[in-house]
Amino acid sequence: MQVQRVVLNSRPGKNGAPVPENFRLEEITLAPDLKDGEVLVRTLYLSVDPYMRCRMNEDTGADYLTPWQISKCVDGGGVGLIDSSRCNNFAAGDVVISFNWPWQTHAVMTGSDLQKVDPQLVDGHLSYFLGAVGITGLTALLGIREKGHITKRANHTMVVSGAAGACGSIAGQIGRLDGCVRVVGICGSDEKCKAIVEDLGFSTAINYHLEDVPTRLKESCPDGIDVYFDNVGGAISDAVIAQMNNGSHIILCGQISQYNKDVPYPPPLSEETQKNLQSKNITRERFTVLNYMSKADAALCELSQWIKSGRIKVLETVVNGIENMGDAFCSMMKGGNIGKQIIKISH
Ligand SMILES: NC(=O)C1=CN([C@@H]2O[C@H](COP(=O)(O)OP(=O)(O)OC[C@H]3O[C@@H](n4cnc5c(N)ncnc54)[C@H](OP(=O)(O)O)[C@@H]3O)[C@@H](O)[C@H]2O)C=CC1
Ligand SMILES: CCCCCC(=O)/C=C/[C@H]1[C@H](O)CC(=O)[C@@H]1CCCCCCC(=O)O
Repeated sequence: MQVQRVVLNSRPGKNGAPVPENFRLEEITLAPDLKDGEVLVRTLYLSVDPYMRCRMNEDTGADYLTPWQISKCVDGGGVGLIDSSRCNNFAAGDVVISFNWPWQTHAVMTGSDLQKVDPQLVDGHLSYFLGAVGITGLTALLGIREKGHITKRANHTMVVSGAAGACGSIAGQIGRLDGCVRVVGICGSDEKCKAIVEDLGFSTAINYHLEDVPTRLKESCPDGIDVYFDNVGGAISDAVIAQMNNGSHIILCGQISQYNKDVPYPPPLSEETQKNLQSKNITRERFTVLNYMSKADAALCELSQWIKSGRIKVLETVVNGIENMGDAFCSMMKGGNIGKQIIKISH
């Protein structure tokens, strides 16, 4: 069987933006015979995510992330169908997901690397398993519940950076559902600002490329900021932290503005921001969703119900074709996506 796959062609270097040429498309022949415990899968959708920038380096800087190897098939989140099976846990037609799905149109995988999922959870929108009813939805929900300390009826104001992205767009909606009276989103274009306010119900949106973030935060958060869902770090986060209230909380989700730089994770803060954190007793604990997977099943049910009832809206940017994986990844890293960036591989 002839299949297409994407391999790592070159590394961008620790300092520098990734380019599509860092990836290469190949055609290979896949032996159709399976060993005991193996399955043949057909890839439906693949995910590109910011943490993958770290996997492009020889040393990822995180113990839970392995580096991709030059000329070897790249992998990440994926969803697909079992075509044929020699593993007792799976039968042809099952829908399965994995964190380590090869960027390949079909693949032979070991059953233990796969998890069977119920398409009813997503009303048949199988790509949601990579986003709103998958890791990014869990990150938003569990990040808020574990680190946000939102109190109903306390009139909390929440700010979300990277607000139109996969995690941010869900986090803002959960902040509202969990009782914040005001949810302000910061993102990178007028189109994104319009989407998060008009489609997702954020109170206000700030375009950080065109507007003065401190001034707009002052206007939009007259009672200060109680909860900050931080996806980006850098100057945007410095500006938010400067306006946070005493005893407020940061959900340290990610720091994408620093991922193309040779700095540790989380990147060091300026002296002024550190002083702000200390003097105002602001909590800022590292959050990694993988550490809370015992709570995943209940959280996925909650997300599924919210989406089915229309209380959470899901935004996606879908690109077609495995040949566009590299372009889609680089575009997402530069803000080309609204909602979750998905690549559709087959019907
Ligand atoms: N802690 C955890 O367990 C997890 C953490 N994460 C983190 O959450 C964050 C969001 O991930 P995800 O939702 O998948 O990705 P997104 O869908 O949000 O895509 C990335 C977005 O980042 C924004 N961005 C890129 N560069 C910059 C910059 N220099 N300054 C400000 N914004 C920038 C872009 O939007 P714009 O146009 O607005 O600039 C882009 O669309 C990442 O930091 C990621 O590492 C994700 C999953 C789990
Ligand atoms: C070092 C920078 C980390 C930035 C934070 C971040 O984006 C974390 C993302 C992980 C999150 O906890 C859930 C995930 O899906 C992300 C990691 C996925 C791990 C897959 C393991 C792949 C491998 O190395 O084999």
